[in-house]
Amino acid sequence: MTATQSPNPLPTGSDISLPWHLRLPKALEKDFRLYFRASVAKVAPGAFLLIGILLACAMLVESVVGDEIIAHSWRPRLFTLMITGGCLLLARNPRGREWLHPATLTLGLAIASTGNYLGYTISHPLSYTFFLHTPIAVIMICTLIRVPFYQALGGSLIMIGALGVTLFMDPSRVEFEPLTLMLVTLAFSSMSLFGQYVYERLLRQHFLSEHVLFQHRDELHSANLILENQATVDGMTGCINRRGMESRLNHLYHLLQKQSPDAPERVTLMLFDIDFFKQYNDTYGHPAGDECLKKVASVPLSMVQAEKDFVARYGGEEFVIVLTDSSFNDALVFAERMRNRVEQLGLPHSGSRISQVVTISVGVACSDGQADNGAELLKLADEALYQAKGAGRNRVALMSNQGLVEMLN
Ligand SMILES: Nc1nc2c(ncn2[C@@H]2O[C@H](COP(=O)(O)OP(=O)(O)OP(=O)(O)O)[C@@H](O)[C@H]2O)c(=O)[nH]1
Repeated sequence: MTATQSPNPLPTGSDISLPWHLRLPKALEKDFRLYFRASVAKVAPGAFLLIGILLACAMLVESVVGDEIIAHSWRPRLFTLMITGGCLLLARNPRGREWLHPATLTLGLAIASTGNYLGYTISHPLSYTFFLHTPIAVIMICTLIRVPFYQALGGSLIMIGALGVTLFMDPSRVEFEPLTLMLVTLAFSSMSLFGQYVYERLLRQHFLSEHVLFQHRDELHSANLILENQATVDGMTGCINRRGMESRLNHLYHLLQKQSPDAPERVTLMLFDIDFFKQYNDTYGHPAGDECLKKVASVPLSMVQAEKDFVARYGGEEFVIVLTDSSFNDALVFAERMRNRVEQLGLPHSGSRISQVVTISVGVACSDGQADNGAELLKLADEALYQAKGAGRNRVALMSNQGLVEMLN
């Protein structure tokens, strides 16, 4: 395999091809419907308002043209206006939006039926204009308030069918050539439906491209998390490694000095080291030494609770524990308990000059003291640890605020 070849190339937008019938895999189809609805919901309130105004204008014109017309038309018109109002309310309410498309189809059917009813019952030279409600309703559901293609197709076929039945049921009732009107309706409806098909196709392709883009972003994000984890975690003990510790400690100090709202009250740092670990390796071998390190590390790991607190492997057999927001006294209790628990593990250490089992020495320093940054805090804890070793090991030493080292026991 050459350097440029990737074993698992990321998909591109064109890898997911869109079939002629527009259907996507089930899970994607569900997401697309939400996406489609959200895109329609933006324009729907304005469109419904426009339809309401047009309906009111139609009533006005009908009342001017003749009393007989408005006498027939006001009831169905008012009914349609009420449906339009209902649609407007649905479009404005995020919860009602899932009913937006059925409601729009209902409105289209109401407009087309009103036209058929008025055209059939009113005898007037202009009555053919009522039958134009059907193509107008089809244009409305395909262009003004977009209904998904298959729903628009079904709704349009019902409307055109109803128009055909009304026109050809008793052709003598209409004062014009019904076939011409039917052909005009079919022509307008086909164009509208074709437009809707093309629009939905483009929208679906755009949705697919975005979907692929999000997929890439998620994959990159997960890969970054894994890499970040690998770069900052010590594989053997599961503690944070030195690099991770330095960046976390610096971050904590940065928050502390900026006095930002999520800054801890104080930071306490403990540095501990296994006593006579060289002799342990010499006595039991390096692999046993590794096992010993894992067991010792598991003690502070099981004790650290708070989210910002952590245990890090600072060096070979040196570990750091950082506690935030605990009082200095609480931190000392923690250190002493940890020292005690390591001793209680009872790991035999015949090479130790102070005990029969593995023990640790701990140095503790707190940000309340003289350290201005993480590195200085670590230096103070190291100084305390050095003194703990000098004082006989298996003990906790703390760096006081005055810069003096005190032994805990
Ligand atoms: N098994 C094992 N040993 C390690 C690892 N990293 C460092 N060491 C050993 O840890 C020992 C550290 O020894 P020293 O620094 O002399 O300290 P010590 O023997 O513990 O003596 P004091 O700290 O003074 O009590 C060395 O022998 C290293 O080889 C590791 O990952 N695994």
